[in-house]
Amino acid sequence: MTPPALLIENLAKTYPARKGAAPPKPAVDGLSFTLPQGATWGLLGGNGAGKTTTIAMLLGLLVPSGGRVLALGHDMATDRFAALARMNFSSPYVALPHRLSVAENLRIYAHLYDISDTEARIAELARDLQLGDLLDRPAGQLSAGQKTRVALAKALINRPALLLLDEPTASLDPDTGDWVRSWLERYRAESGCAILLASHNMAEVERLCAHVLMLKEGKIVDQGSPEALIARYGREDLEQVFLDIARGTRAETAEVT
Ligand SMILES: Nc1ncnc2c1ncn2[C@@H]1O[C@H](COP(=O)(O)OP(=O)(O)OP(=O)(O)O)[C@@H](O)[C@H]1O
Repeated sequence: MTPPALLIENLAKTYPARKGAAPPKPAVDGLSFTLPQGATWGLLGGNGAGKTTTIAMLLGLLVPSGGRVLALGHDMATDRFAALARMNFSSPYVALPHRLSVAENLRIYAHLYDISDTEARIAELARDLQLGDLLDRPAGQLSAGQKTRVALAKALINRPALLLLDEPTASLDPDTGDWVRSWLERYRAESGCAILLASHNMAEVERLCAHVLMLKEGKIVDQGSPEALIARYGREDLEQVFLDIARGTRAETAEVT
């Protein structure tokens, strides 16, 4: 039987206390969920809710304080490299080496992932993500929007079965953002890749995600399809649901399904 893309059990992270400060609250506090193969799910929450910390643990970049992550059937604590070969991620917080050209950056990542047809893969991504004119430019000289497209190319270099996207359309103009969203929809349909998407753009989440996890203070406080959440909160869109949950104004009427 094919394992789920992600099986998360009771995942927790408490960062070390600063010297002399009170013990911090957990940044992630007992998350459990299962992301099916091929599905796109949203990970939502206000600033500081624990999204980036969660993604860093799912990638094995941060050691959890507790719980378990199985990515594509591999335990990230013991069998991380088998999973990482078939995963990838994109985050605006991770900068590519500035002086290297876009093509050089992509070659390095292709090498790290042991891609055999490097030049063909780069050409394919350059065509799909309209990077042709950027390949010879130093990565540090690109605009924020161009960097986002390059970061997506880097995230897809190994044709991942599981893609973790942290704010994939941050700093894109509405037209380019829309283009990236359409592209992600098409890519997911064609590749069968599972996607976990952390985003503050509720329209984007409504459009791309079949299921949404609402995070507050490191815990899942509600979840469901965007349509089900909107109906349950008696709202018109996910943005209003997000505000209800963030402000605690309607949480008492919501039942976690
Ligand atoms: N390296 C760190 N050391 C100590 N505390 C941290 C560290 N990184 C994050 N935190 C704290 O952990 C909590 C969760 O932060 P995290 O960055 O995961 O939230 P987020 O949901 O991604 O927020 P945002 O939407 O603002 O990016 C916050 O209280 C934050 O201050």
